[in-house]
Amino acid sequence: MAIENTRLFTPAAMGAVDRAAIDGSLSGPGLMERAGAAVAASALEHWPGLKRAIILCGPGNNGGDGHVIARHLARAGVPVERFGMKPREGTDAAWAFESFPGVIAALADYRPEAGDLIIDALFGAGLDRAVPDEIAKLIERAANAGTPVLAVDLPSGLSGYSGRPTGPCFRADRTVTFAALKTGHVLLPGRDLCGELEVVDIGIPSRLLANDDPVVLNDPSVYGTTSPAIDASSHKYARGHLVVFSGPLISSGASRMSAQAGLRAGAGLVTVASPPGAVMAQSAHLTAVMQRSVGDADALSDWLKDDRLAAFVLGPGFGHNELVKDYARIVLEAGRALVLDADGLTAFADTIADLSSFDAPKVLTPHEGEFRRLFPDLLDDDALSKIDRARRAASRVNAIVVYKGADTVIAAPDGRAAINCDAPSKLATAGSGDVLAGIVGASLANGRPPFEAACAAVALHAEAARRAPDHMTAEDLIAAI
Ligand SMILES: NC(=O)C1=CN([C@@H]2O[C@H](COP(=O)(O)OP(=O)(O)OC[C@H]3O[C@@H](n4cnc5c(N)ncnc54)[C@H](O)[C@@H]3O)[C@@H](O)[C@H]2O)[C@@H](O)CC1
Ligand SMILES: Nc1ncnc2c1ncn2[C@@H]1O[C@H](COP(=O)(O)OP(=O)(O)O)[C@@H](O)[C@H]1O
Ligand SMILES: [K+]
Repeated sequence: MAIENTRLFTPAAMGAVDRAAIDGSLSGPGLMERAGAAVAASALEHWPGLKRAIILCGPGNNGGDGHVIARHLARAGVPVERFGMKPREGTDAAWAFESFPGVIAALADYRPEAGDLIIDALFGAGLDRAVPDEIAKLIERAANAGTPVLAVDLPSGLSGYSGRPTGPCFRADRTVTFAALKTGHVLLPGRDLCGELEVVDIGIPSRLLANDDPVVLNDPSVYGTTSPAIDASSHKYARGHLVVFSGPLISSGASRMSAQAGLRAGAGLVTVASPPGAVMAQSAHLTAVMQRSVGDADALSDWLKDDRLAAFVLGPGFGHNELVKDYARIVLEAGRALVLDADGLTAFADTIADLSSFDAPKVLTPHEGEFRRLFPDLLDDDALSKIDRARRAASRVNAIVVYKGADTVIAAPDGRAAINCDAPSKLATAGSGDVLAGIVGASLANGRPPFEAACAAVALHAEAARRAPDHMTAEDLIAAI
């Protein structure tokens, strides 16, 4: 998706923008006219052989767009049929209908035919509950017939806020939305249900799109570059010393992957801190990555007198171990940056908020299962989107939260949030999370602020995965960084 404005809007925020535009110099029908014209143009461009445009019109402004689309397509010579309902009197949608009056058949009467294109203008930003039964049945008939769907603003049935369906929902081949993306377009499963996304300019001035809810797509406007700048005066310590804690012998491979990923991602030097029982095994595997035997809290405290140790990764393969809490506390008390992942998160299940008192940079990288263990109440709250879950978690722990998945959300305690949408699904392989933890660690060791560090790391992880072979393992992913 090529989108210039990387800010994301909730439907409520977009509604406020629409109202501000209309209170200013723009008229509601003017916006609707441009929205409808753009959707009609998209239908003609992407379905040049369409035999019949089936325009499903709802009662609100989304339906209003549908009436404008009907007029434009009919004028272009496309057979058009409208199903749905008439708009309420006196609304912008009523203006749209009056601009092209005609028959609106009942939704129950629509029978899919070959060559149909469904243009779904039933509900957009105003959807607030499950669609009624007659629409649910129509969605099913269209899906069974394989009729292509072009959605206006959002596929009907999809929450533009959470990206979750409120019940039965159209699966669109293409969605044309207006002015900016809504959060529901990029969060899963919304992103899949929208198909190809197209954002069109309907004349809303960009100054009105200055959203005070700071949610953006994860891109260089957030983090700058994915690789740290290196100049002639750089030396390895200037690029930062990263430490990754190893677990016991049996699970020591995970820390190695984090460490190797950290070195590739641009930490100046990386040391694996191993319990004595794992030192031999690690030595057999490590080359550029260094090693140190660290068996207890005293050994760690002693080592931390070296103020060049910049960032720590704790958790991958670490095991369910009481040392996690001690190590985390000691690192944070010493003011060093900490990435908590995997077993490092699980150890804190009920006590994660205790970390909020430390000011040192902290990045938590939970996947869905770990998020549930740490923040079950946030996951059970159906009213919250993944973005708001991540933001609340970040504010509770006073940490950056990287809530992983194909729609990874990076959130900061101050409310900033970024969504990464371009990670390929081949990342669903054992160890790819360990690799991410190492990249985040490197990014922190480089001295970036923690939110930017996490955003850069998530982007680099995705970029490496796109470059790696199709059937990659986590080792291939490291090689592709
Ligand atoms: N000026 C504007 O505000 C613009 C709005 N536009 C269009 O307007 C849409 C938003 O319009 P509206 O706010 O009127 O909202 P919608 O047209 O999405 O739906 C609103 C109506 O549907 C009802 N409704 C919601 N969920 C329902 C359900 N599950 N079952 C039955 N009824 C349900 C609501 O009570 C309300 O009456 C956007 O998605 C976009 O397509 C565009 O025309 C561009 C400009
Ligand atoms: N289907 C997918 N599409 C894109 N990214 C994915 C997908 N599945 C997993 N990922 C990413 O891969 C990484 C997996 O991390 P994690 O679940 O901790 O795996 P592991 O524990 O095996 O290392 C995360 O960064 C996650 O965002
Ligand atoms: K729609």
